Amino acid sequence: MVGGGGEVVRVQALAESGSGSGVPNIINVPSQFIQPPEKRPVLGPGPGPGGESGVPVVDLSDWEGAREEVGRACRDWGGFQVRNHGVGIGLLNQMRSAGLHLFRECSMEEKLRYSCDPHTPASEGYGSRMLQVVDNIESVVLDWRDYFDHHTFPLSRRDPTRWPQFLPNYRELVAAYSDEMKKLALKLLSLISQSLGLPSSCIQDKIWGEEEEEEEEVYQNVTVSYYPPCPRPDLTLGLQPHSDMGALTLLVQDDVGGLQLLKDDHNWVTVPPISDAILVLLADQTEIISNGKYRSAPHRALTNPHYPRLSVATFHDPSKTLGGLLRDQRGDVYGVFARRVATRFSPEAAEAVAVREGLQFSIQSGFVVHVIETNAATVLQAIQRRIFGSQIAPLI
Ligand SMILES: O=C(O)CCC(=O)C(=O)O
Ligand SMILES: [Fe+2]
Repeated sequence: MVGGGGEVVRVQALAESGSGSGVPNIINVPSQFIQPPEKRPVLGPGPGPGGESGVPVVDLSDWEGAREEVGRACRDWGGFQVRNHGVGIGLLNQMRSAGLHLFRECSMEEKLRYSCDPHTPASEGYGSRMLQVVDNIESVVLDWRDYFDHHTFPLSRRDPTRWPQFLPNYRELVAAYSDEMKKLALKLLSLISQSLGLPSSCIQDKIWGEEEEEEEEVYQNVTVSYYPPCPRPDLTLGLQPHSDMGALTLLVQDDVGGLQLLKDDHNWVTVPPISDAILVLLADQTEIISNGKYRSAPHRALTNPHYPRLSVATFHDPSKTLGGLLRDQRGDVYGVFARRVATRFSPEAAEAVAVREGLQFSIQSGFVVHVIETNAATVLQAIQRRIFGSQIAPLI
């Protein structure tokens, strides 16, 4: 959060102001955190740890047998939890507890030494707000969250000296965690490819290059998110609704709960914490690559007044140098693009994006519902520019 004077205010510091104990000491939250009425969560009891929610849980001990279930979950939910995934529970617990330690035990002074640059997109380190595409910065509603982002792959981006050393093995732990998550992401992408009827390395090759280049081309970030207790969970959000921009996110949460998936575009469903499970979230590139057969999962995080909540999200993004996307029906790609524009931006911003990208479009009910474009390459390049933020290689 950048205050009026330009200084960065941390949500944790705000929540703890005056108490120093981790217990929130503010009765009302500052107006910048108050969601407009239509975005405020309707709070219900929700499932407790391990409870029933409907979010699919896939047992990966039978890899072959899991394929169909994975396909169904990708189509219907855009996400699912996996168990027996091959990553040790010890490593998951160590990462959760180190993440909590980072926020709870490390002094603010120490954390601030690793602050990310609030003016640079996707900068590494300690932060409190993600950069968004907005016309009016004053109108942005802030998330009730602080985070620490680590750049972990390709190895040329991995510089552990940019990570704090509050625990003697923290840097080694993050590196080991990142390696295991990458292995799992590759296995899952091959399962997802197969479930689409494609060769197992198909998606992986398209987003990261052929096998021999793979080591250099996987893009991965590990983000530890900390949601301090919030006195007004009815008015705020830990994280606003979004879908992730890359290919695949692997998320581990603690037992507090608060993450929700949007089912069928209207129903927010809480993902029950399961200590040995990892939540797999399809991100936008996988939706695009599957021609919209699978969807990226819109999700958000609630706040609660009692407990701090911790999550560790590992994002796997496409290479910044490859430009190929799978495409078998032009119409599908157009449909996906229209939907992404509509869900990511306000109608005004959607129109502005379409105009800027030279696309023709029609607007119904305030949303861009159809993009009319005679040149498929232009549409795809527009998608890639928005996702990669830069000029990209020729398509397909
Ligand atoms: O904290 C969570 O559960 C969600 C985190 C997330 O969605 C993100 O960082 O993109
Ligand atoms: Fe996310």
